[in-house]
Amino acid sequence: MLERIQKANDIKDLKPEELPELAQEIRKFLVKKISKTGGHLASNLGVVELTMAMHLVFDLPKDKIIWDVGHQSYTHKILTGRKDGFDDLRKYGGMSGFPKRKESACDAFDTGHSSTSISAGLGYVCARDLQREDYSVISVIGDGSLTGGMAYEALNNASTLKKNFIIVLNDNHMSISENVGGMSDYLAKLRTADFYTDLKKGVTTVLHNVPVVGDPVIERIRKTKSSLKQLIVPGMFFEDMGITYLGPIQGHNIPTMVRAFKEARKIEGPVLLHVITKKGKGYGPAEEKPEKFHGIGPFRVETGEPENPKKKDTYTDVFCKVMCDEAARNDKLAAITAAMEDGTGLAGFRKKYPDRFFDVGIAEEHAVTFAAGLAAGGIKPVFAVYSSFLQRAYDQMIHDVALQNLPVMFAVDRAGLVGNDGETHQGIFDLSYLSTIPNMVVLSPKHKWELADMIRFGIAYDGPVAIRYPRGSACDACPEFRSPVVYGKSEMLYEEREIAVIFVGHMFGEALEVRKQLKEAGYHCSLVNARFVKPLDTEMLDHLTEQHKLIVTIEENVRSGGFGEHVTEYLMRTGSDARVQILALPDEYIEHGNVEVLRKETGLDVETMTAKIRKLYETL
Ligand SMILES: Cc1ncc(C[n+]2csc(CCOP(=O)(O)OP(=O)(O)O)c2C)c(N)n1
Ligand SMILES: CC(=O)[C@@H](O)[C@H](O)COP(=O)(O)O
Ligand SMILES: [Mg+2]
Repeated sequence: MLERIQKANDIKDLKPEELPELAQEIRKFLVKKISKTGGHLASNLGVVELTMAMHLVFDLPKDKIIWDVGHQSYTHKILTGRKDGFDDLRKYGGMSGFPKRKESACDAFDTGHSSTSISAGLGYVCARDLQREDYSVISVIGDGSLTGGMAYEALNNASTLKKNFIIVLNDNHMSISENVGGMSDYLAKLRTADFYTDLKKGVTTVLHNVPVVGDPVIERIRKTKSSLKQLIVPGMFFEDMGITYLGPIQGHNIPTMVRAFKEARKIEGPVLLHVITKKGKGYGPAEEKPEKFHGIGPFRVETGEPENPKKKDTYTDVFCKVMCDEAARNDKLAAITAAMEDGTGLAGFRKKYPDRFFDVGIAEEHAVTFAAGLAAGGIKPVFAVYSSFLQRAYDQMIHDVALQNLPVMFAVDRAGLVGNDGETHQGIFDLSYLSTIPNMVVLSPKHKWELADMIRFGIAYDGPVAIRYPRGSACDACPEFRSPVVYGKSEMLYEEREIAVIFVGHMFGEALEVRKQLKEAGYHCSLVNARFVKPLDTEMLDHLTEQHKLIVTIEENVRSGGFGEHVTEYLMRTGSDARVQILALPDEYIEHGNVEVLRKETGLDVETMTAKIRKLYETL
């Protein structure tokens, strides 16, 4: 059946009785392919029928489907002729795990971060109407993503604009882990209502049985915006905002879904389809543990066990352990996550200290201001967050935290290149955006012991402080380099002359190797661990410029606004003769792929960096 799907709309040539078999083949295909490449399995298994139904009703690429986060767009990729791309899913040069306009005309909008789909869809709708075009716009948002503030800003706007717009709420009662919050509770209540079609039938029968009510009246009620549901479930959140609510709809039943989409297309104004699905549907291990199969590396299909079990502690593990230890000593310490308790390691903290743990939903902006409030009230909050997701809370960091110099600690995980998630998830801007903020202290550890020391430093520090560390295994080399972390001070590891290499955080391994290769080639080279990106250790810089002609900075952050530029600016300002060479990522969005490959592609691998340093030094 899958072979008959070569391009968009091919699914329409299948007979209705063939569709369940296609759904089964898609599931089998997804499990097999993702077991090899890794990817977002559970969310994709949950939306197979939903996606098929949309592709049966709508006409792509004319109609626009916008996937919130986009991690669930794999079936959409299959149905739009990209099946072969799954062999290289998320690999460098291969197919992205998220929708990409540059990949297909059927991908209407690039996503990766949550809660943007209703805004983007509404923009499309207005563009369509302004240009008198004729197409449908469908934004597909999950119940987890509906915890994000932007979704409500967009719903608010949609209800005023009253334009034809379809919002699909894919409700599987899960974010990455269990979904949280009042909206989630509200949806749970709606879920327990009868399914829409049954309900409609039921009410129609009742009306038919009332002698004075005939078919025309039933038809009129059916067509009114208030809908039959309104008679049964009053005061609905969406209806009261002026958004027609259709649901709950059984999301694994293709004919039901097709009927619902056809009905939604006829309704005037914004309409929300509340679709109930099961995360991980059809693959036992993923149904049982959807959080484990949300984003997963290669695994064994028979058991669901990972192909490459973790051997070493990650930086995230170290963070979790130190937080738990410190919380035992300090009852003012609290931890916040924006729906990432597993990814940030805070699940362990939640188990031990549930009262001091806050999962605020996918709400990074709120999390930061909430942390500011906690701090103002005398608690020491630590917001553990991925580097790329913290981007959206820039104003809250300035306006609510740093301006008042409040002691909020940011544990910035997934800093630097994250790899296979690609452009939207690379944590390559944080040194730039954090170091522009007055009062903010910015640190980065070179190895696991230094991370532990920095976390203790951050907890004790009486002001805003951010510690950035990468995804994956923590460096456990050179435990002997462990001098105390002192505010604003870098760490001299090897002192020589001629060339001084200053590295930031996890570029330690590469910097050590660069120094080794330089020495083997006969150069003298000092090695300094920056530790603090803000404030700069200007005393160390003054000292280095006395003995070194070339100062090299190494960081896994974009060059613009990064550590190297701050060092350059300081040396220019102070009239130093030393030359600075900045080794950083280019000012570009960096695609998906293995981190080692990406470093090579961007010139942050040991060989390229060593060659560049030698070349420049020879010209001095
Ligand atoms: C701004 C932002 N914060 C966090 C994430 C990480 N994240 C990706 S998917 C997800 C859960 C989404 O839940 P839902 O929308 O219900 O989709 P499901 O996985 O259940 O299909 C989270 C928290 C993100 N992508 N963007
Ligand atoms: C889609 C999304 O935003 C998350 O699922 C993300 O892919 C998690 O990344 P990690 O695998 O680094 O936790
Ligand atoms: Mg969900």
